[in-house]
Amino acid sequence: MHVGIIGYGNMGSSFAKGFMEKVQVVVYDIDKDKMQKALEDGFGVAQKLEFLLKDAHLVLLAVKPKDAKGVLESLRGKLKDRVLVSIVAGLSLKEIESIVGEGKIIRAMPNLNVAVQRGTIAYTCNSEVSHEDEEEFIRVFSSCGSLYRIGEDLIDAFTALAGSGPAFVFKFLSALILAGIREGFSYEMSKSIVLDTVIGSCEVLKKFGGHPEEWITKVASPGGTTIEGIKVLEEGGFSGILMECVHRAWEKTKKLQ
Ligand SMILES: NC(=O)C1=CN([C@@H]2O[C@H](COP(=O)(O)OP(=O)(O)OC[C@H]3O[C@@H](n4cnc5c(N)ncnc54)[C@H](OP(=O)(O)O)[C@@H]3O)[C@@H](O)[C@H]2O)C=CC1
Ligand SMILES: O=C(O)[C@@H]1CCC=N1
Repeated sequence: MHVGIIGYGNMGSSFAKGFMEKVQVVVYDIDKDKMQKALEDGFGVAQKLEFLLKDAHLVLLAVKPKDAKGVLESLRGKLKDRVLVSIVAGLSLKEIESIVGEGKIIRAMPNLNVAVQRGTIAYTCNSEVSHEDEEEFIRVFSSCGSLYRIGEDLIDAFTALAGSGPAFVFKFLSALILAGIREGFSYEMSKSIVLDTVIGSCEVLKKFGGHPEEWITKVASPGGTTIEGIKVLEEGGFSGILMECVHRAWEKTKKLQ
């Protein structure tokens, strides 16, 4: 039994590398260069979609929304006992079922951090997925990060918060690095300082818990430096901007083609 991956782009290739310790991976992509890349990365490749299905129990759909319906049409009636895991943003279980027909389908939403096996992955299952199928999905996908089973009503929100999240975090990191440069550090030194600061702050919050605002009061000395910076963030509407950023991303999940 192997895991079949349709689409060896950003996400398909990242998942493949996470899976390889647990299962055999076979890849199919319409782009011949991507197929060559998959071979060089040590994976099996299927020259046709039908070949990928042979011996696959889990099939990961990792193509862009605009290409997903065409692939699903090719899968119509062919899934049989296989579990199709779609990570296509904005594509509902109902839409997938309406194209492939009866079948076991898991709608998942990961983020780019699966590339370092630190992905944040939400999923929801249709009624055909058995307990054993879900166990198998958890066994394989947990090699790429942490899993959250959520209701489908929250998948689009998760897409905006965690799926798109790394890009928002990269934007924040980029701004903080520029701030370091402005104060006189080289780019490389500023980047290293910022990454250490951010990773350390995440670890504090993970280890000790509590609300981030409580931790702000431990950093901000009365009448000190930190609170001057916090005031500027408040004046600029930092929290509101981030909330609106995630909300607009959520709105867009309803309009993806
Ligand atoms: N990127 C991210 O951070 C995240 C993406 N997602 C979702 O994951 C999915 C994949 O995204 P991403 O990996 O970034 O996309 P990419 O464009 O990097 O990868 C998709 C790959 O699939 C190939 N492809 C297109 N059509 C077919 C087909 N009919 N059969 C086989 N392969 C095909 C593409 O080839 P070609 O380039 O020639 O078209 C490309 O190589 C999307 O639906 C997205 O919504 C979810 C969470 C995070
Ligand atoms: O930007 C996108 O549409 C996809 C979904 C989540 C991350 N990337």
